Amino acid sequence: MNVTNGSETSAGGEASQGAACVLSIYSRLCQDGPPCCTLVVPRGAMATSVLQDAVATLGVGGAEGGGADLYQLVEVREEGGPEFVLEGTDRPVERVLMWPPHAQTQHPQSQGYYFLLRPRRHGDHSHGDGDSDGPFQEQDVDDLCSLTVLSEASILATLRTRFYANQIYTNAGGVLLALNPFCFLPIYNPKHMKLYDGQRPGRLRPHVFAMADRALCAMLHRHSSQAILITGHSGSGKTQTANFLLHCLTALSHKGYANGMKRTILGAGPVLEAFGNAKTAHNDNSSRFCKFVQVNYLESGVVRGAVVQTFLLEQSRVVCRNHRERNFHVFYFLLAGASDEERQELQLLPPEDYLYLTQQGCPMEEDAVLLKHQYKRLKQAMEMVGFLPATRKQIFMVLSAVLHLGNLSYTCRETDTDAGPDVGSSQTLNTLCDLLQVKQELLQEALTRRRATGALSVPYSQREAVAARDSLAKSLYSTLFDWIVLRINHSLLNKKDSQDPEDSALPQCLAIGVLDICGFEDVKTNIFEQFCINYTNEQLQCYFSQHIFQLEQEDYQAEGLLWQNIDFTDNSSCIDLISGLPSGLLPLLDQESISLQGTGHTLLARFQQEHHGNPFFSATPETEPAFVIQHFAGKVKYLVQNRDCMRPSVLALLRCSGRPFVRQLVGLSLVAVFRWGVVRAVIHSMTAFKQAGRHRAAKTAALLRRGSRTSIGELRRKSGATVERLQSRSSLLEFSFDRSEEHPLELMEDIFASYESRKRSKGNKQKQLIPKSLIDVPSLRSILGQMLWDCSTTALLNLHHKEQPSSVSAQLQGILCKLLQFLKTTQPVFIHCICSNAEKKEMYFDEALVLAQLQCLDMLETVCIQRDGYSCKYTFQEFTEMFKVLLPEEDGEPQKDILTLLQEMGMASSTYQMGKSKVFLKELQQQQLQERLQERRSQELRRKVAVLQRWFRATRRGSTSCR
Ligand SMILES: Nc1ncnc2c1ncn2[C@@H]1O[C@H](COP(=O)(O)OP(=O)(O)OP(=O)(O)O)[C@@H](O)[C@H]1O
Repeated sequence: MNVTNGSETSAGGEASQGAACVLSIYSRLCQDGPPCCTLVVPRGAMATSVLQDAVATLGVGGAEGGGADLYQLVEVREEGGPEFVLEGTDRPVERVLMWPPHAQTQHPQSQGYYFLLRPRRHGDHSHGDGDSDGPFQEQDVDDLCSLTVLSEASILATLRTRFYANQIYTNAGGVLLALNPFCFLPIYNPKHMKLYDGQRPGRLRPHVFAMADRALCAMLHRHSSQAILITGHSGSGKTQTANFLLHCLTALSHKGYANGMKRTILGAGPVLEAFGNAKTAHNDNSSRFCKFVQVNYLESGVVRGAVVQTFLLEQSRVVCRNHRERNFHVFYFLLAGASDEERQELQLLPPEDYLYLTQQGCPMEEDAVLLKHQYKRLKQAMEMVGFLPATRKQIFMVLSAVLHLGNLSYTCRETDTDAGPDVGSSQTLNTLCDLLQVKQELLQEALTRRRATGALSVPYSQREAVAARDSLAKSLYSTLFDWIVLRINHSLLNKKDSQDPEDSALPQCLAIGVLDICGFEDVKTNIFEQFCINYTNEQLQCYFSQHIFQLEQEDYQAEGLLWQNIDFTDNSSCIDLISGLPSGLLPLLDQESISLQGTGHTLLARFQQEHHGNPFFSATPETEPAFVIQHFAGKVKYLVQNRDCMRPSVLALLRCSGRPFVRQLVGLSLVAVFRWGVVRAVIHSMTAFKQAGRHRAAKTAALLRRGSRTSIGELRRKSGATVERLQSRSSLLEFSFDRSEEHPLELMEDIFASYESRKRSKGNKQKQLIPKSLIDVPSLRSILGQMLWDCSTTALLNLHHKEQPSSVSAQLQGILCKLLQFLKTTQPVFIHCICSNAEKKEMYFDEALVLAQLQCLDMLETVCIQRDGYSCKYTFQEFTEMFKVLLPEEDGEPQKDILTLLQEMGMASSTYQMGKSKVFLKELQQQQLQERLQERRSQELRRKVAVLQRWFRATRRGSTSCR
């Protein structure tokens, strides 16, 4: 045994099979003893024996030895990343062999890959995982609707008990509640996925895999598309849940795999996360965009392709963010991980020299080793979804330009004020011109002057110039992000999808859509970005209410209850205020934006003029350019700002860039740019052929002169290789597509590992290009058609052209309209994620925080009884009390008349129509009394409570979140 201080022995009672490996095992609880032991473990040794040796070596097993059953062996891959609890029969050395090479021989904790010895948690039955997942016995605790007593306390207690028993999933009627444990439980391995495959709902414990299976089965049996909607606060686990779902949806895909499709779908996640996620106050890996992934299936259940759609990227994060938050991950990965050569080529500076990264007290104390590793992972993931090195370089060039833009500074001129502010430094300008391949005078002009009519231009004020600079940085970044999404979609395209471009409306085939949207936002300063996010939440809330309401109605009818014409609390008035034609806030915003006289003040004046007296709208004091909206989740104050758009002069400048990639990003029509790319590639190829021909002629002549012969085939092969090299230089065509055999069910790390080993076996070449059949205009049109938004650059950049481009709000409306259209064709499944504690502590249940989230979800707070247009709200506690009164313990009559009770609770206000409600409540009483008389009291009571709980869910306002 080799403890960190020196001694060594070999672990594992099994005969040594294959090479041995040195394992570092850390003890989480060890305060005084050695923090780590190092064991030499044969390849075939099982976790049980390694665990026993580790417990003995670390001396944590008690005086008599033994005690290994109190512990579990956990594999940690990357600090803060997934933890995998090993089962007794797992072989630790085999796990190590899937780690990156640098971690395989030595793995100190500081480098992120190691084993951990930790006490077995309450509820862990065997080594590592839930072999215990047989048919579920205690059906009643799986679904909150089955609780006999429904109260804040009982719901909270149930969730807490389940949480500490590692049961983080609980049903609440048709909604799955998912509590974030902040550590990876052993419930996501392939065995679990198989367990849930094809199981009847309710037979096994609630699980995210059960939801995936439910959606897949429903899709196959009903021949209709399905949707899974994930909601929750920031940091509650939405993205993680979406990732588990996608793993499961691609893994459960029946009857074999669509080759490399799974890897491409899963590889897209890390790429999007690097470019679209950032560290925030709530979450170290917060998604700053909404995502909708549509997995398309053949009728047989095989995955045939996928479409990734993103919207509402938080562009403002590129240039500023809240105190101690970070910019998008990719900047930090790049700056920490780039090689010296890349650093030079991309003209990178140390991170602390970039204003965009250092302002607002932004933390820079990141672990360089971790960031380097993440950079490597990003490059790997980009490779997996088809970006060849040359394309990656172009992407990083643009990122470097965005960072340098932030370093441009402006000073007011003392003389020649007509020339606009002075922009510097000249070194930064030079670097920018080099990176973007534009002329310096033109860049300087575009960043300091606005074009007026004709050839005239007007100088910016210093403030305007800074805004123009930031606007360029944001637009470049968001256009790059959209371009990356488009490219990912190209690699996910199936030939069949591109056959009829005219008929490409969503959905074309059987599909399961997974929607992960940013929750409701109310931050310190809410601007247009928050307005769009909250409007999106309003729309989805409306959909949610309508859908659940419809289900409730069906339930009532099935139960034979006479609850007809029940209205639900709908938020359509708020939606109407925001988007209704002709005078909703968004249409007014659009009108003012194109008006030459339009300013923040004129916009506010119009808002007030049109919506004065609207209960959902209120103005703020005149000194403040803001307005307040009463959303379903609360009041939010929005600041009116000038909207960003890429200035025409800047755009014209970028269109003249000497870098084709930059021209592509800002090109007018993607299809036109694509066609031009093909023409360019053909010209390159022809030139290459000509060159190869000339070489061949020269070589043949030389060979003939020397009297030796080279076969024509060989010469052809050589000239072909030249063409391939040249083709791969064309950024349009250098886009790989991997359709090789699939490994079974793996986590992301395994997928990376398997990708690397496959690559190694193929001589480290990344060579698979998109099949030729997909490099055509119909394919591109098909991708554009399937996406939710109009991703032609005109629309993306909000350009001002003769033909009016669609505005940001019009685009958002278009996206939501398409999304809702799709959702309406589906049978949706809802997952609501709940954050267990704000400190991100492992397995820690903060009751107050969980309760607050449940209240936001309206699970507990109010019961809204509505009938014939009259409504009344009760707290959940009150409602339970009401039930106690309604159903007394002993005699056959209620102890107290329910109406008296309501009056006592102060409910008899003018909005509450006693008469009508009385009829309704009497119906309720009679039914329950009858049931009680039938001596099925407890069973029926449970059923009735469940019915009522479903009923009250119909009126709830849905999830909210404050990022
Ligand atoms: N089921 C889970 N098991 C283990 N850890 C989890 C789970 N769900 C979430 N986490 C942990 O919580 C962190 C935050 O989760 P995630 O990023 O998915 O939240 P989110 O709701 O998408 O947040 P945001 O809205 O800010 O993007 C993850 O990085 C992960 O470490």
